[in-house]
Amino acid sequence: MSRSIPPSELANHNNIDSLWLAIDGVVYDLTEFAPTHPGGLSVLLDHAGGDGTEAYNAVHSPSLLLSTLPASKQLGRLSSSVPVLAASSSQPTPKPKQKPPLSSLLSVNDFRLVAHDFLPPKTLAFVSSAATDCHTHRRNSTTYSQITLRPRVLIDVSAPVSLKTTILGQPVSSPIFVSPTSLGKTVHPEGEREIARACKEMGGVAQIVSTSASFAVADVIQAALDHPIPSSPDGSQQQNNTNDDIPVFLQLYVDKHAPNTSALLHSLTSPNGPSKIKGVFLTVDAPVPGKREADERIQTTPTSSSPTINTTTPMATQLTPRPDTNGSALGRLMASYISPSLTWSHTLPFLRAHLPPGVPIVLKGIQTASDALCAFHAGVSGILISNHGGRSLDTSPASILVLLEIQRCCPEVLEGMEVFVDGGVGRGSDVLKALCLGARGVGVGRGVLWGLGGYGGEGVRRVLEILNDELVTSMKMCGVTSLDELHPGMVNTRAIDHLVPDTLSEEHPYAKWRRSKL
Ligand code: HEM
Ligand SMILES: Cc1cc2nc3c(=O)[nH]c(=O)nc-3n(C[C@H](O)[C@H](O)[C@H](O)COP(=O)(O)O)c2cc1C
Repeated sequence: MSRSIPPSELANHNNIDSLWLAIDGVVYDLTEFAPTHPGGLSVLLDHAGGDGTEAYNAVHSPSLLLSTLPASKQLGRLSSSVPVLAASSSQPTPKPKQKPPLSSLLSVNDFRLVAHDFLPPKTLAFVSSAATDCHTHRRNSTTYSQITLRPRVLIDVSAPVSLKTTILGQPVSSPIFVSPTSLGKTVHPEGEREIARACKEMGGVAQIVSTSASFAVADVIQAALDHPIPSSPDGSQQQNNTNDDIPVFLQLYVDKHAPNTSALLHSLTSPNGPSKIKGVFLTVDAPVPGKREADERIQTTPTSSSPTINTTTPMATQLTPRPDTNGSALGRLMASYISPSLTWSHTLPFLRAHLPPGVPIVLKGIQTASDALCAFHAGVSGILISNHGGRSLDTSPASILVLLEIQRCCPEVLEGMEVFVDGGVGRGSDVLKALCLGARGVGVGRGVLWGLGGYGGEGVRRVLEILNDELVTSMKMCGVTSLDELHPGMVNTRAIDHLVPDTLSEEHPYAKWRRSKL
């Protein structure tokens, strides 16, 4: 790596046949890697032969390069920084990109790639970022791919499949639901309201609205109520037009100033209130904000490529995020109102005291079987196994592993309360695997935002349709036509079984060291 490479030499390697990129002063040969880059070939070609430091750091941690590329691909150090003009004049002027027609997008990943090309850099960093080295974020999805399905054949699967089910007693059109994501306006001017309209068009998909949403949850419910009811293919009208039929839930961050939370809960559950929520998902995996470096690195100040970001949050304390010495992460700067003092003994009684009887409480962010059992004993209606999409504590377990841990260590909780899971779901087959393993419903976070960012409500609807269609196709390939037929025997988890803890004990299996005994 001692070679010194002048920018003029780097500039010659600006195409698919020879693709070099300088990142943080080091020149890398990405020719072999580029066609398989999960973020797409085109972003690498955009920077080929030049300095990709800013673009790379906006989405990746420094360690990703070292863990992905062999050392032999580090060609040397740049002898001097790439002159901006020289670098751009050495490459053909990039053609303005055209958004592909919606009908050409066939997978959630297709939507992700379009969003990466069209969302402003700050929004993209906010949505796509995850904590530190993003291991949990990656493993959330790769762990699904390690679980294999066990298809059965020669079974008549001609019957239509209905995905209708219930979530916390609320009828929904699919077990796939929309996980809560904050600051929807950063992605689309109508943010969470546009998601609500799409969920209604999908026949009543459950939507969990964040306390840090850009719109008050009452406005989100109202948007669904006001949205015209689509006709079913058979010509009959879908119902879904009273508040009772809109499956909107509140994701709750408890405010450091408790009366703010009391007032919020009261307004959304009072019998005479105009818009009532169907339950509360209390987020428990973010007592402090995760360290999301891609989001920290990009300034919140507007630039030509990143217009003003709308960070108004009507349900949370009004905050204007200002960069500090740690950076500019929207997620962190917006989270300063969230209480870090939640406990089993105080927070759940506090919630119960502020909710009418019968409003279900779910704990979002359970990451061990032990906590699943505590939740069960605490009498909540359910848990959402989640690690915040890998945005909170990096190297916490992939969500689907925690579902297996619960199956192994305390299966009784699956009988006694509803268990949901989110994180890394990109295919209907992922949903199928989670359902087979006992999940009542499966949440999607970023996938919905990719649809919203690229194509508004239509994009959200398409993302949900694609996942539903893939779920139905995978079910039929496995020989089943009803959600009731799913069971764990339909999946093979051997490749990851060794990662699943087999005891509720808090002790390490053999390391018994204690500092206090020294
Ligand atoms: C100009 C530089 C680069 C840009 C703009 C870029 C952009 C992206 C984007 C947008 C994604 C999708 C992330 C998501 O959906 O959450 C991605 C994924 C990925 N990229 Fe890059 N990338 C760059 C360079 C590289 C390099 C040099 C490597 C490694 C040698 C790399 C490795 C990966 C990997 C492993 C993933 C999938 C896992 C992950 O999201 O962390 N990328 N990239
Ligand atoms: C941009 C963004 C904002 C989020 N905001 C919240 C939030 O306000 N409250 C919360 O409980 N979870 C939040 N999450 C986590 C999601 O609810 C969900 O757990 C996660 O996105 C699921 O992983 P996936 O994105 O891989 O589908 C957020 C996630 C993203 C990507």
